[in-house]
Amino acid sequence: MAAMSGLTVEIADKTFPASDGAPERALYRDFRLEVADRSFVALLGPSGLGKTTLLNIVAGVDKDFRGKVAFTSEKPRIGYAFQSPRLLPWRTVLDNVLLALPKGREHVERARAVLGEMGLGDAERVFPERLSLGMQRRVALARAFALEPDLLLMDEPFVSLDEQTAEKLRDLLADLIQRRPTTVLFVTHDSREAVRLADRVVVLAGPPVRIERDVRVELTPEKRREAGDVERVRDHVVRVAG
Ligand SMILES: Nc1ncnc2c1ncn2[C@@H]1O[C@H](COP(=O)(O)OP(=O)(O)OP(=O)(O)O)[C@@H](O)[C@H]1O
Repeated sequence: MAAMSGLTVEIADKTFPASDGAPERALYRDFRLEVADRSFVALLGPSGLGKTTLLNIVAGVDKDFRGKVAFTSEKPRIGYAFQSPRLLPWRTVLDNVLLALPKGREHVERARAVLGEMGLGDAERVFPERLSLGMQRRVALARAFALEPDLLLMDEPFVSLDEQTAEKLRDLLADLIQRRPTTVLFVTHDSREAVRLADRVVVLAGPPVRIERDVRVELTPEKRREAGDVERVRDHVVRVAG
């Protein structure tokens, strides 16, 4: 059976000290979030609130806080798709995906297969600078997915793309997750995107960050493609958020 990958994050205190003339920032105080195994949770909140910081804490990248992160499985594999694609310019597309994986023939095959699913089969040997931002984001998504993560952290992965490309990538993500269920923690500013993808939208406010509302999205994959249905739930998320 696949590893369980739910989690609970408790942050008693996360404060960035004053530096370079910027004042101290107390981002989190007595914050708690539980994420069920194989749920898709969107974190919605204004810019600068501390959403990236939360993902960094969950990923173990930021250990400078008081509190704890507990996973329901031992050592879950965590995939992290950052806000910018963060590809190494001197490595090909395939090598950028392989960076996340252990060495071995089967991993090369897996990386190729995921690139194929992303429509990037022909771009394997290309260097990132030759790719559009949309394609670079697909490579970053492929890198996170090739790892077959138990938990996928995504930080506004579709921001600053044109709407058509963003919509294609949302479809692709929904598709991949349907085929290989994964727990997802997805940061966004975009309430429509949150409803379109997530089965739970957690609306954050603050500082310090608190959960303003916690909204379940019970839409079928088909209804998520219908603007009217998405808009109805979104009205609720935005109303309760406002
Ligand atoms: N290393 C750091 N040192 C000091 N302050 C920081 C550091 N990292 C982030 N901050 C500050 O903490 C606050 C929260 O940052 P964070 O990136 O987590 O917010 P966010 O909600 O993800 O915002 P955005 O949506 O704009 O990315 C911001 O005011 C930011 O300037």
